[in-house]
Amino acid sequence: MIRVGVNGYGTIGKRVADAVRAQPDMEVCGVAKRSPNYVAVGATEAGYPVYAADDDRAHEFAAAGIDLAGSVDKLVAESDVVVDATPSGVGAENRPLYEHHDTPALFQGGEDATVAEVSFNARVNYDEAEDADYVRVVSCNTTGLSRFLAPLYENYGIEKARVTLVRRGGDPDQTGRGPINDAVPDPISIPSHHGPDVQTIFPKLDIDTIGLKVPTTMMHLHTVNVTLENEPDDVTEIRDRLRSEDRILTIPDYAGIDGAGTLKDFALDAGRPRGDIWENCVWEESITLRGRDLYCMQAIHQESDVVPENVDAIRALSGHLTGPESRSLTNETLGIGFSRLDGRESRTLDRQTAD
Ligand SMILES: NC(=O)C1=CN([C@@H]2O[C@H](COP(=O)(O)OP(=O)(O)OC[C@H]3O[C@@H](n4cnc5c(N)ncnc54)[C@H](O)[C@@H]3O)[C@@H](O)[C@H]2O)C=CC1
Ligand SMILES: O=C(OP(=O)(O)O)[C@H](O)COP(=O)(O)O
Repeated sequence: MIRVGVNGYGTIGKRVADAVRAQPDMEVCGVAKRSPNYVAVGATEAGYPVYAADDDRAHEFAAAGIDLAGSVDKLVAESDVVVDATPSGVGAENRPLYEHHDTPALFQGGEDATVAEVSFNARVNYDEAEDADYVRVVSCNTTGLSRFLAPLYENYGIEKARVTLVRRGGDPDQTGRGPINDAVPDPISIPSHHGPDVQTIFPKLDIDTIGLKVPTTMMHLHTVNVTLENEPDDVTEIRDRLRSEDRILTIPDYAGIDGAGTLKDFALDAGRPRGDIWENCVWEESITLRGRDLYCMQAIHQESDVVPENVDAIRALSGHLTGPESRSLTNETLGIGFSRLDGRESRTLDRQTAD
């Protein structure tokens, strides 16, 4: 069993902890929290030993009736791997703690790429993490772009990718985030950080990205234009390739899923925990081919698409399964592909129309 400690138990950390617990070869040895808020109460109710991220605030947990298992130092010492899911920049500050205990660690996409030896996407470069001690799981947007671009890159070559990212303003629990009534270029400069970040996964890829933020908490939405090096036979070929990807959910037009709101409703109806959607959501109707130019729109659930990637990265670091074996086990245990809409495995919606 791989003993996993989670340092930073927020949006990403709590989801990764639950996903780790669902694995037959992993256990959660504890989670580190700074404050005894409702999320900390949830962690104790879920049965996770809670450690104090901040020794100075340990007394606050006692006052709230939460028994601490120790300090984060002890958690790191007892873990085979630590998943650091602290806010952007804090992970880099924590790295000396992991080095001190000789404990391998995963960092998240908000960290600079220099925080780790490898930037990771399970579909593209699982093997590169096998010899590493420190791995960065790239951000939600970079994960979504890497999954989408991988089959195109492998099968046709990519001359140039251009992506506009319509980014959700904040997560549902980020009450202080905006914009409230605006659409904000973010960043105003071009390219946004996403293009260079995708190049940490595909070093030779020519990609430009533009980012903006809008007043929603639900999902990010990407409009993608990829100029392929070699022309596919037809658009059906592309659609079938995307359908065959394990972490891409292709949305047929009959489903009536017309945006992030209906996607989230579908996920909740399908019984997904927290309404999570671990897969890229690609609208089949949007897949359009003009010669070598491919156009498409996809939605990315920012709170959850990196979760299976973290699970696979833990295995990659530990080195006991291959990439395909790990992905398959993660998919099976989490239920990824459980409610596909293309008629192959759907238990929630039967395909009503033929191609
Ligand atoms: N929320 C999102 O949409 C996504 C976030 N990420 C990345 O994941 C990382 C974490 O982000 P979120 O989970 O959204 O943040 P969050 O703010 O929801 O959770 C971070 C947690 O870490 C705690 N924390 C703060 N300082 C700490 C410390 N020194 N030691 C231990 N815990 C500490 C916070 O109290 C909070 O509970 C960031 O790098 C972010 O860029 C990646 C993909 C998507
Ligand atoms: O890593 C993310 O997005 P990003 O790839 O747009 O930086 C997460 O959605 C967190 O983004 P945030 O920095 O807007 O909270």
